[in-house]
This record gives sequence, C-alpha cells and structure tokens, in this order.
Amino acid sequence: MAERLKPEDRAAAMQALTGWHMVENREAIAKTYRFKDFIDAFGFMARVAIVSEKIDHHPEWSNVYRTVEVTLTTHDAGGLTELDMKLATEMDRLAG
Ligand SMILES: C[C@H](O)[C@H](O)[C@H]1CNC2=NC(N)=NC(=O)C2=N1
Repeated sequence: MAERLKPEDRAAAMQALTGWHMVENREAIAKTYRFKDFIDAFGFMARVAIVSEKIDHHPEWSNVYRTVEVTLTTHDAGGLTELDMKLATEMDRLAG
C-alpha cells in the first residue's frame, strides 16, 4: 500500500504541480478544470478514467457542463501519497 508523503515531500510535489491546492481540514488536493464545452469535459473524464483504472487510483470529482472539480487523496492511507501526485500529473497532461 502507498505510504503517506512526509510534509517536505508533499511540499516539493505540490511545487511541481500547477493549479492544485490543499483542501482545508483534509489531507487532499483539489483543482477545478474548465473546458470549452461539455464534450471536452467529458472526454477528459473518460481519458482520466482509463488511467485511473490502470493505476488503480481514483478521483473524487464532479462535472457541471464544462467544469470538472477534482479532489485527490488516498483513502487507504488516510492522506496524500505518491499516487495522488501521479494522478494529478496525468490529469494535467490529459487536460492539455
Ligand atoms: C482495492 C483498491 O485497490 C483500493 O480500494 C483503491 C482503489 N482506488 C483508490 N483510489 C483512491 N483515491 N484512494 C484509494 O485509497 C483507493 N484505493
């Protein structure tokens, strides 16, 4: 099972990401993606779903029209792990 990141490793990983922030009162990170339209938003979600299954790590997310709100945390570990940083990086890549 993935281990929770040490505070200094978490800080370094966050520095490497763009647009992600720590969630208040919870060891999790979040980002809001805004796309051109619903098709682009849903296409993004479909591509992320395939990656999620591949790495067995899944987002908490919601979609309203062209906006996708994402929260990442590792439930099994009770906090942030390398898997969250990996999924965040992949999501940014897939969002283009
Ligand atoms: C059994 C399975 O590997 C686990 O339940 C995985 C699946 N996807 C997961 N996704 C996330 N975000 N956190 C988890 O702890 C987690 N656990």
